[in-house]
Amino acid sequence: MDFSTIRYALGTTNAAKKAAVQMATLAEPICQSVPSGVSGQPMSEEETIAGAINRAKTVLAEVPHAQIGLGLEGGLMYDDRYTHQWYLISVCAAWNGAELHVGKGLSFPIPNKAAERIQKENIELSVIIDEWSGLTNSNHQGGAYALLTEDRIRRADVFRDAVLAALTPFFSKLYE
Ligand SMILES: O=P(O)(O)OP(=O)(O)OP(=O)(O)OC[C@H]1O[C@@H](n2cnc3c(O)ncnc32)[C@H](O)[C@@H]1O
Repeated sequence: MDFSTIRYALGTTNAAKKAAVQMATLAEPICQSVPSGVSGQPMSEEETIAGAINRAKTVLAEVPHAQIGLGLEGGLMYDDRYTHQWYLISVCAAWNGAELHVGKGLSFPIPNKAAERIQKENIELSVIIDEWSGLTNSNHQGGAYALLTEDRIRRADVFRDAVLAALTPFFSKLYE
């Protein structure tokens, strides 16, 4: 499979997300910021997926010379069944105007106190990760994943896997 032959439009200019698409496809995406249509801080898997899909569809409509629109969305979800724990999830939606696929990257537990502050203070995760790490714009860099794993996993790595998962059905004959 050669992912690099396609022109991609990516619905953000976020550096970590752009790097993820570059790593996954070996192509240079056309980056354009578009609204996610969901809250700035999605608090469920459903909302996170919806944001990714909205971005993918909007950016393909706005960049008509692209062939696939990519929407990358980060969000939080709570597992109220087994672990009573909040998780950070990273989702990619891919849309070619006819077919939609969604890939989900690593889901990673985040300290519940972060999610509690997000709700109580009405702030976004990046504010807390910036505060804890001493960085600015941590969400354009290694992100929460890098802080929590002491740089073993970075945000771009997680989105790279989500992008590969969303794109593979377009390229592999095994899905026909
Ligand atoms: O520029 P865009 O593409 O909007 O990217 P974003 O990082 O601001 O926005 P997302 O919609 O992907 O994520 C929702 C919120 O969660 C934050 N977030 C998600 N993953 C994060 C991470 O790994 N580290 C820090 N903040 C993160 C993010 O900064 C937002 O405030």
